[in-house]
This record gives sequence, structure tokens and C-alpha cells, in this order.
Amino acid sequence: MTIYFYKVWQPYGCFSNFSPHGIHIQGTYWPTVEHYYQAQKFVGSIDAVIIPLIHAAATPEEAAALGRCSTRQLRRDWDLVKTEIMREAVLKKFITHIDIREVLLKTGDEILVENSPTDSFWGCGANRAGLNHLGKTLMSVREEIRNLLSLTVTYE
Ligand SMILES: Nc1nc(O)c(N)c(N[C@@H]2O[C@H](COP(=O)(O)O)[C@@H](O)[C@H]2O)n1
Repeated sequence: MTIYFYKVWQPYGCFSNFSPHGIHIQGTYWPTVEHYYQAQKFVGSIDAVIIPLIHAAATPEEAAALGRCSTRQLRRDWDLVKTEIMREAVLKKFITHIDIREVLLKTGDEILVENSPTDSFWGCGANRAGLNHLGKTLMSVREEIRNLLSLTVTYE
């Protein structure tokens, strides 16, 4: 059975990047994966001044709105690096927070899909035929955590 998720208050809302699960990456604490992901768009760009504003955004919605501002210049390599940046942040989230790690592991081998009607890159889009990169990232992170846990058990 495919598991669809999207908004934080809906079933499996902890899989959303907007969920209130902070991460530490390279010495900085980010309130949500969405804050971190949106800020990374501007690393090394002439609009890097926006990074502290995204970091300080009161909500992930506000962070996303700042990061989606079409008049600002994204880093040049953004399309090349964004999926790896997302994977690192999502892995950190599920390694850090044990409660939601259990939710992820309990999904077994089910297909996970971000049911975004507006995003056919990270989600499945309105026609459900989109690339679903966030769902794929979560499934890959699930597999990696399973492997990490089995190594821990073997050497204990
Ligand atoms: N608008 C919106 N609301 C939510 O609750 C969402 N989960 C999303 N999806 C996330 O938006 C991010 C992509 O943002 P860009 O289009 O690259 O600026 C990504 O984290 C999606 O999972 N969107």
C-alpha cells in the first residue's frame, strides 16, 4: 500500500520537511529541514545575505516563501546539488529524532509519496505522475538507517 503524506497535520506529517524536527548540520541548528534546504539555495550566491533571514524565519512556511523569492539569485550549481543536500538533511532528521525514526522504519517497504498537488519534482504533482524525489529520499534514508542499525546490533 502506497503511503501518501503532505501537510504536517495529516497522517505521516512527520515525513514533511515542514515538520518541527530540528537538525544540527555543520555546527548550526536549523528549526526544520525546510529552513536548511531553503537557505542552501543561496550559499555562495550574491544573495547569500538572505541566509540568516531564512534561518531566523518563524515558520517553515516563512522560510520557504523567502527561499522561493523569484528575484533572488540561486547558487549556480543548485540543480546539481539539491537532491544530495536534501538527502543529508532528511537523514540527519531521522537519525536525530528517535520517535519519527520508528514511524519511518515501521513503514517497512511501502512506497512513500509526497502528495503535493503543486510540486512534481519533490512530490507527485496534481496528476500523481511526478518524480517524487522527497518520497524517494525518505525510502533511501529508511534503507540506510536499517543498514546502520543492523551493523550496530552485529557489533554489540
Ligand atoms: N508549499 C508547500 N507546503 C508544504 O507543506 C510542503 N511540504 C511543500 N513541499 C516542500 O517544498 C520544498 C520544495 O521547495 P522549492 O519548490 O524547492 O522551493 C520541499 O521541501 C518539498 O518537500 N510545499
